[in-house]
Amino acid sequence: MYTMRPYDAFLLISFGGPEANEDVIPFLENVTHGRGIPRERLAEVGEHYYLFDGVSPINQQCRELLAEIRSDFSANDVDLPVYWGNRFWDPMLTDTVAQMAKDGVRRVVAMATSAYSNYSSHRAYLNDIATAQEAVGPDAPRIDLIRPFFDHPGFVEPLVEHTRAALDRLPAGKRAGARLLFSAHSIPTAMAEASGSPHQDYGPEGAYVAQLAEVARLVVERLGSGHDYDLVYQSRSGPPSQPWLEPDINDRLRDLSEEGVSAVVVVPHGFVSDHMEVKYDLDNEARETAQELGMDMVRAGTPGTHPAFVSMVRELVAERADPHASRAGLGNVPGCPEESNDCCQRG
Ligand SMILES: CC1=C(CCC(=O)O)c2cc3nc(cc4[nH]c(cc5[nH]c(cc1n2)c(C)c5CCC(=O)O)c(CCC(=O)O)c4C)C(CCC(=O)O)=C3C
Ligand SMILES: [Fe+2]
Repeated sequence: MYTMRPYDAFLLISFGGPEANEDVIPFLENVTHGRGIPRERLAEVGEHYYLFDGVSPINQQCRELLAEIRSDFSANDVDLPVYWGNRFWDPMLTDTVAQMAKDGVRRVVAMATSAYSNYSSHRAYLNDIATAQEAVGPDAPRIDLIRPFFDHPGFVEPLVEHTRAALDRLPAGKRAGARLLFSAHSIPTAMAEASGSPHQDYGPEGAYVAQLAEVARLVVERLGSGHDYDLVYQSRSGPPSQPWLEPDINDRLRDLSEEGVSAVVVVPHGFVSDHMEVKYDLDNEARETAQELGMDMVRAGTPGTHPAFVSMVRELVAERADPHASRAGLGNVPGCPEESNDCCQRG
C-alpha cells in the first residue's frame, strides 16, 4: 500500500456555488462580502444564475472530479480518504475541517480548483484554510496546500486536446484561418502586479499574466498548427474607475472582426472546469457578440475530469509529500514556492 506519508487525508477546496434560486443571493453575499462590488453587477450576476434555475454547475463538477480522484487513488493504491470543502457554499470548508478533526485526521494535503498565481486563486485559499483551522480550534488538522499547477502537463495536455477538438468543430474551410482566443478571469491590475512570489521577476504585468501567456504559448506550440492567438479576459466585476486586465473578450472579438477574422476558437485556459463564468460569460455573452459580428465561434473545454488531469492530482500529492521531489513543470515561468507567506498579495 502506497501511503503518501506524511498525509492521512486529501482535501479538494473549491469556490462553491448555489444549487437553488433561493441560495443565489446568500451565495453572492458570501463571495462579495466587503469587496466593493457594485450592486448593479451583483444583480446582473444573480440573473446569470437564475437563467440556470439557480444551479451553478461547479458543485456537480467537483463531485465528478472527486469520484474520479477516488477511483484513481484506489487504482494506484493510494490509501487517502478524500474530503471536499468550498470557500463560499456548502459543503463549507470550515465544516469539512471540523469533520476531519472528528475523524481523527491530523495532516492533510489539499488542492484548490484553481491553477494560477494570484490573490483570488492562491492566497485567498491559504487565508480561508487558516480561518477554518482557527474556527475548529486545536484539534484542526495541519493542511498543506498544493502549489499553483498551471504549468503541469496534466493541466496543459487536456487543453491541447480540447483545443484540437474545438478546431475540428469549425467548418473545414474556416479552420486554418481561425484565431485562437485564450481567455482567463480578469482581475484588478494591482492584484495582477502583486501576483506570484515577490522574489521572482515575472515582468511588469506580474506572475498571473506571465503564466497565462506561457500556458497559451505552450498549448499553441503543442498544437503545431501555426495558428495566431491572443490572450483575452472575461468576467470583469469591479467599478469602472478601477483598472482590470484587458482586453475584454467581447472588445477583442469586435476588433478582430474589423481586421477580417471570421472564425475563432475560445480556449478558457484560465479555468479548471466549465463553471458559470465559462458557461454564461463565454457560451452566452461572447457567443452573442460573435453572432452579431457574423463570426464562427467554438469554445474549447476546460480540463474538467480529463484522465491526465485526474492523474495530475495524484502526482501533485506525491510531489507535495516529498520535499526532494522534482517539480513537473512545462515552460519557463515560475509558480509560487510550496511554503510561502508572502506570495500573491491582494495588491
Ligand atoms: C481569478 C479568478 C477566478 C479563477 C480562479 C479560481 O477558480 O479561483 C475566479 C473563479 C470563480 N469566480 C466565481 C464566481 C464569482 N466571482 C466573483 C468575483 C470575483 N472573482 C475574481 C477572480 C476570480 N474568480 C475577482 C477578483 C472578483 C471580484 C471580487 C473579489 O475581489 O473577490 C463573483 C462576484 C460577482 C462578480 O463580480 O462577478 C462571483 C459570483 C466562480 C464560481 C462560478 C460558478 O458558480 O460556477 C469561480 C470558479
Ligand atoms: Fe470569480
